[in-house]
Amino acid sequence: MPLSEFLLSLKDNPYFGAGFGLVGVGAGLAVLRAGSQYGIMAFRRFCMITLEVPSKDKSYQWLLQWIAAHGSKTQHLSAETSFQQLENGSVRTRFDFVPSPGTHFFNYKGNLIKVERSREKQIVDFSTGSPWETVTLTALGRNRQLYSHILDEGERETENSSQAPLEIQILICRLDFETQSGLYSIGSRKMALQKMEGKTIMYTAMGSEWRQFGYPRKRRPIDSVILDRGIAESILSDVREFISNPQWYMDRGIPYRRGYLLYGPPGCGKSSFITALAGELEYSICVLNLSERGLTDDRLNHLLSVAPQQSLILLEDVDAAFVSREEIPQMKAAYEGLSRVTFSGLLNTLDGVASTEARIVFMTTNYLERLDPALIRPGRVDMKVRIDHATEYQVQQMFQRFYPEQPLASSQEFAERVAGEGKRVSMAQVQGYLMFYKSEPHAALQNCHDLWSLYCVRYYACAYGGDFYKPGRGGRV
Ligand SMILES: Nc1ncnc2c1ncn2[C@@H]1O[C@H](COP(=O)(O)OP(=O)(O)OP(=O)(O)O)[C@@H](O)[C@H]1O
Repeated sequence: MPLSEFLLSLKDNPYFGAGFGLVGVGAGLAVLRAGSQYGIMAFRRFCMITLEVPSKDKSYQWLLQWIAAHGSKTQHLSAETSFQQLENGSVRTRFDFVPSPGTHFFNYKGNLIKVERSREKQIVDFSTGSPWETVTLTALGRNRQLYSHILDEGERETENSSQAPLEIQILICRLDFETQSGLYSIGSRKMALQKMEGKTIMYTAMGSEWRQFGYPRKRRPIDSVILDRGIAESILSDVREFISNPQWYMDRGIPYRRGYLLYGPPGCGKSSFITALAGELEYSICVLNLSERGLTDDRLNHLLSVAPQQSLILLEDVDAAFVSREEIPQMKAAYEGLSRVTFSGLLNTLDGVASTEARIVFMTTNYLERLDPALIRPGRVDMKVRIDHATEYQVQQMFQRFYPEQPLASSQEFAERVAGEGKRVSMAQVQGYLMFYKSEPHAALQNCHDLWSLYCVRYYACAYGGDFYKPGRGGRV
């Protein structure tokens, strides 16, 4: 049968007609479904505006608080109790009411806003130990300003409520000062900056990340650390020059990092100077103890690569973790047994530290001679500075700082007398001694031979923050 006849016969076949009809209806429905899906997608894309705030963001907490306070339809609340330790050490208890996980609606200036607070069961925020959460706000329209207003308003209210002398505050922003890591949110940025103004943040390593250590400390003025003439200035200008010149490194293909080693006897101001330097540069400090158990090469490498922006990395007492292979090989082996960071791991990490961001590593040691030359070769350590026992100049400057009302001649006389004793003295010792005679400059002047005697040791220890022994090395004082 020719093909045309076959097709004509199908026309009269009732089974074929019904099947064809069904296929047609199915195809039509599929087209409609795809069309409606596309329509919903297009509606979402062009007629709705969504803001997603993850729990890691600074604005997360106060956004929830704000919704709880303003969303009158939100009946389902979760309580969050937190303890806030103030800088003076006192503790405040706080109860925060926030919308519970689920969907909530509220009206903001005539706009109906849908709030979805979702909680991930599998993912945990390592910095807080709480489940990972997200709040998503959805509103009709294309007005982005809506969310800016909400965040701004929340911020303002948070500021006001934190000024109110209430023990229980409904609207609190829980800032954890991670702004250095770049997690700024629109509203909380200003607050975070205000809180940190004039402060230096210290980080320590916790697992594979950096955690803020204590509250941000008041910046130590750089001139409060009295080093010998020109030393502070030369380090400061070197660091400044480095920070201000990334292009120079890029043009020459040189890794944009710089290493400094401050070495010298204990109590002469190495750590204090680095802290003050960070304050001067408005940097934070990431302190890492290489002798820490459980610190592996991989962790070290990771930590240095994820250090917060604008921070100095401080590896204190590097001698305690590694000693020269040539000098005391058996000691190195002993230390390697304790710490899981290997010497070559540290070298590789230092070499690998490179980023578009200035990476500044400070190392300190009391024993330069114990360090392996490979560790302190240029490229790993670009500037080595000895911070030595106090010179006459430093002693005089410190006397002046303690007793600014005294004539210059007194401080000169004090410095001459101390030098006349012919014994080495650290600035911590001088500080401890002058603290002993806090309000008696004349006694301080007369009794300077006591600077080395035992009863001043107590004050020397005070100058150290009370520790006669520091981790990572044997006893002293
Ligand atoms: N040059 C200095 N100027 C002012 N204060 C100083 C100076 N050196 C030390 N101090 C004071 O002495 C104390 C100890 O100083 P710091 O910890 O900086 O010494 P260090 O050289 O780092 O010692 P270590 O090698 O034991 O770590 C601090 O309280 C500090 O204020």
